[in-house]
Amino acid sequence: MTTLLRLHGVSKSYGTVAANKAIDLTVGEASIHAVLGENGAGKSTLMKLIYGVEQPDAGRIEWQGQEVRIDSPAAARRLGIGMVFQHFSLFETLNVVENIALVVPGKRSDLARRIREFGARFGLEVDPLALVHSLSMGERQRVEIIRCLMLNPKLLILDEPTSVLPPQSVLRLFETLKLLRDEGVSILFISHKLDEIRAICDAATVLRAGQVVGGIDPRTASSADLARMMIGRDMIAATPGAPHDLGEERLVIDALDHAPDDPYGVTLKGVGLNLRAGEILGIAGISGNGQKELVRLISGETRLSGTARDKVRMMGRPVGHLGAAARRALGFAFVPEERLGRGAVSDMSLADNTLLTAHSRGMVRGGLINRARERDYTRRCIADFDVRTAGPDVEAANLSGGNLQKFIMAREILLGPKLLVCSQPTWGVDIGAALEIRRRLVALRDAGTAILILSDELSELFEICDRLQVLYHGELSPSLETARTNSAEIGEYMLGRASKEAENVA
Ligand SMILES: Nc1ncnc2c1ncn2[C@@H]1O[C@H](COP(=O)(O)OP(=O)(O)OP(=O)(O)O)[C@@H](O)[C@H]1O
Repeated sequence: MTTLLRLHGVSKSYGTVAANKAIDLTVGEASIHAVLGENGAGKSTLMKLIYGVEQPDAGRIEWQGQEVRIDSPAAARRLGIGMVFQHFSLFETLNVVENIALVVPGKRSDLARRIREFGARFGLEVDPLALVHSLSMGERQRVEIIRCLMLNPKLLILDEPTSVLPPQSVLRLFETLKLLRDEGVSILFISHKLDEIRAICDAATVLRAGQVVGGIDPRTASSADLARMMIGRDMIAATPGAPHDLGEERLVIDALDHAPDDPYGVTLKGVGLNLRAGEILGIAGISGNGQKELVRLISGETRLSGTARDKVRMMGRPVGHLGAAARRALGFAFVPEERLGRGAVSDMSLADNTLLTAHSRGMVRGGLINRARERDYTRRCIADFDVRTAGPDVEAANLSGGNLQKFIMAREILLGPKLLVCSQPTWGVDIGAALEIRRRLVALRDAGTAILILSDELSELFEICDRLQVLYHGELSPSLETARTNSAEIGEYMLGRASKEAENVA
């Protein structure tokens, strides 16, 4: 194997946190190399050092046998290193081709044509003229990947590339990655999904608490081997939920038609659902089929006027016209898909982020913030959900992706809401923490909360939901009991075939 990239004793600290400690890593040419580890193990930091976003405090980097200093992403790109980030780096107010033109030279019309070609060739279809803010997370990721590929990289770094992709696109992406490898491109692949690593990677390096704990051949290792190496002990199995009684209606959407203001948005057609206390309803579907529009109507970000206000009811009251705060006052809690920006404010401390949604827990009296309560609640979130961070004063942006997600889930779950709506509850979370989050959701349901989950991961929905509905082209399928359906049937709805068959029969 010819070596493409070699790291010797690379270290990086943030203040007192040693994110990477004396890392040695060798990536061969034409290899798909996994880097795995728990949330906060130091994977993203390591990738930022290789891509020149951050500089190492110590150690050396060799690229094709030469020692190099990669002092900026531009320098990395000149060497032939491309990276797709976990938190996307696109400008929301620009369209796809304008974003790509920022790093890829060429005339707009040529770029637009090449974007379409790449999309068709690699299963990464996206409209070059669409504004980024109107795109789903999955579509944004496609743009990021296309942008990297258009620079013909020798090494492509993908930080959790599959977490926002529907199952079909994951398979296509894997085909793309294998094709790239066969053409001589190496890939550094971060994922928490051990099956994926076993399916496409030919080498793996495991990090624990900032250090390399070893290499393992993912083609021959089992998922349990990988997990054991990652967390240093065996995984505990999930406990199935107990049978439970249903209570009152907590969220009702009644044959709602809604055309969003955004010209690239998805129009919702006759959407109906009914969620009661003590059950978990899952919304399956490929991203970009109206999930964003549906969630905004539920969260209060989009409001309805006139008689349409009665079409969304929470805790028995029409809420279509109410804003987010008024809905929260009724016992509604919400975990959005976008962690930074919507779920948390990146340059605010965790304690202040707690205040954003948990202020009603005695944290504000007579207009004054009770800092002791705010910190208490924040500490409880950190301890209860094993958020790996120094404490309540740390800025949200300084948490690793998975740890920020755990924090936001903790903040909302500890509110003890009557109704909880979560988008992608375990996105970016390591397998141990994902299991714990699912267990907490089931326990919350058993305690009487009504829970709505939108997830791209069918296996997750099957594991914890009592019922499923599928969103396709802005329409919601009938409710299907999880115990009486299967992934093939849900897959047919996801591709819009099931409803067509039903129409044909009718
Ligand atoms: N800019 C920063 N300032 C302070 N601490 C940071 C910063 N970036 C990362 N850290 C800390 O460094 C450690 C490693 O974080 P990193 O993001 O590399 O982990 P990760 O393995 O990628 O985790 P995840 O799987 O959750 O994405 C964590 O303890 C994190 O809190």
